Amino acid sequence: MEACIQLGDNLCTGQPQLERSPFGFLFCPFEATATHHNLFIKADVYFDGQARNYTFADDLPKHQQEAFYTLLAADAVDGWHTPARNEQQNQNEQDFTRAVSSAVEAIAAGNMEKVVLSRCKQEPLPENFCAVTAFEAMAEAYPRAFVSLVSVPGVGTWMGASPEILVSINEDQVFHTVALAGTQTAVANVADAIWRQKEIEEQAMVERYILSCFKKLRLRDYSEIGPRTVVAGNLMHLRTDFRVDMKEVHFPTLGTDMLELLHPTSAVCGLPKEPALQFILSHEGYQRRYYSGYLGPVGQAAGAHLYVNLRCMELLPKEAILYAGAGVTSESDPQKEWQETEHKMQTMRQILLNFE
Ligand SMILES: C=C(O[C@H]1C=CC=C(C(=O)O)[C@@H]1O)C(=O)O
Repeated sequence: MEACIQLGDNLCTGQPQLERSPFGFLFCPFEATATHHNLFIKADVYFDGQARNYTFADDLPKHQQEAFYTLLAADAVDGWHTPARNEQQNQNEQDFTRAVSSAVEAIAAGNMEKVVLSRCKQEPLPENFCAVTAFEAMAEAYPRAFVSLVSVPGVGTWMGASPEILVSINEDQVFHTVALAGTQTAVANVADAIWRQKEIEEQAMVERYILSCFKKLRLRDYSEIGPRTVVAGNLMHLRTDFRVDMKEVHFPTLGTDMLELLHPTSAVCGLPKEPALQFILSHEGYQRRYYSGYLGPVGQAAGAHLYVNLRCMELLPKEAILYAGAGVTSESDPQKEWQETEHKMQTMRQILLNFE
């Protein structure tokens, strides 16, 4: 477990520049707007859970270091941050399946190839719910996921277990992204997984999108492995891994450039991006906020590791808002897509159930 704590209060940032970033944690929405900003939590204090020690940023004034220790000693935690206003509306089954049917029609009419439609659902927060215990339970239950808990004043508190890397650059300057799509409930043996043409095609669209981004950057030297079946909690997906040795191709800004081109990927938005985005904004009937945005640590010697904010929930004082979406193509059955969002919400629901 690792934690980044910013002691000052200015978190808004523009389009991330990964190469020049100080050490901290990015938390960015699906669509940056006047109300939902890209946020950067600067690591004024970094907590390494394994070594159990705190490190202060070099530029942190001495009096703030002392103030932090005083706060720690006083155990003066005010609770988790909640959004200024909660206006989220649950989508019922009929609204969602209707939106999926309209999407299938729009695809048949040739307006787009794929769109990812999502919804949210508010559920009561168990009375004895504890975010830190939930975080530990998620880390244990989803060892392959990027498990996160983010709390920002005026924005709220989000937690999740994401299966999807958006952009990762490791300490050896190797860039990594994935094309993740296609969903079915997990079987005991991954090798036995059988995929329908619909899922194969849906994932291939995400692959093609990543390849088109490489092409835009005139990048030809990459490795591509997959698609392979991967397990994410109670579900399985198809995933293709793309890697680029940034030193070999002399492309130090590849991470930043790909981040700008990729987000939102066709795994959370659609293809082509612009009509899919417009369809989402006019048909989903709620604000995605930070769901299907991205998050992760940047500016470390270990690189930058950004994940898509999926299988997540937002915490309110008495409720949790669960978020999930499903990729709609010409072959989609609205009822099955609804079921798929139910299954995806189960990842977080399971964590809430631990407290009942
Ligand atoms: C949009 C979500 O998942 C994406 C990632 C994997 C598989 C997906 C799918 O099969 O539709 C989605 O594209 C979500 O979890 O809310």
